[in-house]
Formats: sequence, C-alpha cells, structure tokens
Amino acid sequence: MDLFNQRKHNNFLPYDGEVLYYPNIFSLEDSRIFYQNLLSDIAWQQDVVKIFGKQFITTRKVAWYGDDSCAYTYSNQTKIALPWTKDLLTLKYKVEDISKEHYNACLLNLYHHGDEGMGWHSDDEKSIVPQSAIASLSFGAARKFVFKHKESKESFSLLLENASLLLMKGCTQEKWVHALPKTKKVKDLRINLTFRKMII
Ligand SMILES: O=C(O)CCC(=O)C(=O)O
Ligand SMILES: [Fe+2]
Repeated sequence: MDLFNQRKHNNFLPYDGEVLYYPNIFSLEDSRIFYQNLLSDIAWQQDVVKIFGKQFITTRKVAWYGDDSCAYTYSNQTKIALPWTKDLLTLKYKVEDISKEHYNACLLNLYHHGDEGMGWHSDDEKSIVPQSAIASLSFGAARKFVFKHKESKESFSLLLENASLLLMKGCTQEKWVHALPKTKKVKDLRINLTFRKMII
C-alpha cells in the first residue's frame, strides 16, 4: 500500500478534514495508573454552561491546565490555566510525540456515567490557533463519539476506548461538529483530555 492510500485509509473523515484514531497508546497497567492519578490529582470543578442566557451547573466536571498565559473563555467565563502536573506533562509529551504537534493547554472532562455527555459543537473558538490539531485522550469507559458535517449533515461515529488517542486536524473544526452522546448503556466513569494550541 502506498503512503497516500495508507493516509487515506487512516483518516476517518471522508472529506473536509482529518481525524485519526490510535488505540492502546498505553498499556492497561499504565492507563489504570493515569486514570487513578487524574481522578485524585486534578482540580475537578463543576462545569457551568449557558443556555438561552441562563447559567446551568452540569454534573460533568471540568478542569483547565496549560502554560502560564493560557486563558480559556466559554459561557462568558474566563478561566486561567492551572500549571501542568507531572502526569499531564507526561501525557502531553506522549501525544506530541505521536501527533508531531505542540500543545500549550489541556481541557479535561470527567463524565461520571453515560447520563453525562457533550452536545454538538466544534472547537473553533477565537482563542484556538486556526487549523491547529486537537489531541483527545481517553481513559476509563468507552464512549461513542459522533461527527456531523455542517453542510451535508453527513454523520459517522466511532468508539473512543480506554487509552486511545483521537487526533482532529486541518479544517475538521471548521467543517464538522462533534458530540459525545448520552447513553443509558454506560455505567462507568470516563476521563477525556483535549490538548489544544491556544493563541498566547
Ligand atoms: O469527551 C470527549 O471525548 C469530547 C470532548 C470535547 O469534544 C471537548 O472537550 O471539546
Ligand atoms: Fe470538542
């Protein structure tokens, strides 16, 4: 198989962007240690979302880490990044090595069970470097992740498993929205880390 076909084969998106999936980038034992450490060491906070101008507390928990000057604004709130922990730096170096990209911040999400998810959105805020890669690392329960094209409405899903890395590149955010649907089937906790490149 030539390189071009190989690349095409690995890209989950049929057009308008690039989404690559890397399963098992850590051993089961290492992934269990990262999972436990992230649960206990991260400064998890209740997330606040704004719907029709009103603020709602969600049960999902979030945290924002990064280089000194990384601020993040959503739902009219600005968060200043907490300094990288030792484990977060280890994880950052690992995904930088695989993706051959650099990241300066990380948004962490903790979903206690399938009743918690994330609605349709794209990660194209003004504070993110345009067309930069987003590296999404998952620990714990496997969850379905869905992409939908903004114009054609074509959609497809993939399973984000424990110790997997999902890379979203190029114009993916501009052309597609994504979501983590709620599901009654999943009873277990999942931690997701999205490494990003912010304009600083
Ligand atoms: O939990 C996930 O896999 C998705 C997270 C996500 O889309 C985000 O943080 O922007
Ligand atoms: Fe996202």
